[in-house]
Amino acid sequence: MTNATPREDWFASAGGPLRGELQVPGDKSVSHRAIMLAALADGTSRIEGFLEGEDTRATAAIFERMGVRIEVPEASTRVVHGVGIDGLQAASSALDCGNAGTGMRLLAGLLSGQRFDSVLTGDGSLSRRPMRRVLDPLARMGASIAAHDGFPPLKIAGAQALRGISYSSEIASAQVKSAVLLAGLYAKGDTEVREPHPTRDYTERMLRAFGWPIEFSPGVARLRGGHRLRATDVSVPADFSSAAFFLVAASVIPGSDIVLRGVGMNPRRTGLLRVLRAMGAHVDIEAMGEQGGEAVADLHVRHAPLHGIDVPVDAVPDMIDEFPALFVAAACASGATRVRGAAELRVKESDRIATMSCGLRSMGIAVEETEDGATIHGGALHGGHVVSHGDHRVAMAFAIAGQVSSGEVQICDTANVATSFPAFDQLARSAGFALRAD
Ligand SMILES: O=C(O)C1=C[C@@H](OP(=O)(O)O)[C@@H](O)[C@H](O)C1
Ligand SMILES: C=C(OP(=O)(O)O)C(=O)O
Repeated sequence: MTNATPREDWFASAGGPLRGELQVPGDKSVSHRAIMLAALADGTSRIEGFLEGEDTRATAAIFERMGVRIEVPEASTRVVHGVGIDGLQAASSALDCGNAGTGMRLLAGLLSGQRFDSVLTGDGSLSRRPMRRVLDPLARMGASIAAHDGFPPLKIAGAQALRGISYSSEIASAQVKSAVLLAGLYAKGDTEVREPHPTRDYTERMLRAFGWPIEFSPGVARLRGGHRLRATDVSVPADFSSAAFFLVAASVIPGSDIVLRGVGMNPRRTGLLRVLRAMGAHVDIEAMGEQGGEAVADLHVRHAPLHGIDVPVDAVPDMIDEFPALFVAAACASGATRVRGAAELRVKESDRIATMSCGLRSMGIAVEETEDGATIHGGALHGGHVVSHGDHRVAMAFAIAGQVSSGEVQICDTANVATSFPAFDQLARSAGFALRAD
């Protein structure tokens, strides 16, 4: 998988209005964790709504290489024959996480607790992402992981005696929290993680669903090593971060009226909804319910004129993956939108502040960058040539921008959209996007 994805360009032009009912694919964060915990459980777990993305398939393939049998009775379903908490076997060569920061960081914690050595690698983008944030707390737990200057590949030595720690993370990161908790399954004593701002709590909820005793509340989680996981079925909700592109598209394309079905509404994920509504968006939450222990809802979105706002800093962790889409909403809004406190965007699949600012400028939008955000001045978008830098969310964001631009936009390097949202372009076209691939 490493660096093997062919490059593909998209051409987006004025389309819409968007109409219809859309079902976006399963949640990426939940899918990664479901494979991991099901693999380590006693018994067989069925995962429905699994994301058929390259990131989550890479995680499944890694567990298969460590001796876990995973059946695929149909697309988006996995039947995982768990091997038990100590049942993984060493793989014969390096484990490739592809493009997935979540896969690599969570596995760094989980593999620190095994009896065998492992090596985690990734593609070009993942190889440039910082890993010290997980290496430091894991080292405090007694893990032994070698990395060059804190970057992948990660060489994890097995058979280390891990001990529980109480860790106060400086960054709000569910990946850091989860890496420490997963190492904590194998540690002697209690492991506690405190966060500066609460982040998505899927690891905690899913550990509980698989029968591992855990205490958690927003911003703090605590567990003890030495228990076992019990197989359970998992129903994965639709990914809010994938739905986000359609929330923005329907808001900015005149005449649009769409419903997004069964979207995961974990409050640590829905910051964009809060921000879009503050900008004037018309989104109704309908049919709020529950699926597999997670809140889900249908989101009914109609076009509405947007105005710029100062994005509240406390909303940033709750919309950390939604900034490429938000930048496009801001470009279409009247006035200025200010983003602050979002320096984390610089270490995602690309430097999302730079890639979005650069692309929007080439489409005629004034953007001032700061170290931890940007000010985007709404205006008229014209056609042009933008580069996604291999970042799935940047590519999808510019596909929306193309729908409201006066000329065609060429979006270079879009193949990585398959990491989180395979067939985005088909679904977008079915809703009314003018978007072709080449
Ligand atoms: O835990 C997770 O599943 C994720 C956490 C976030 O990363 P950080 O923990 O780096 O904020 C997010 O950006 C990523 O897409 C998925
Ligand atoms: C940052 C993302 O994912 P990851 O960290 O898993 O690569 C993302 O999907 O936007």
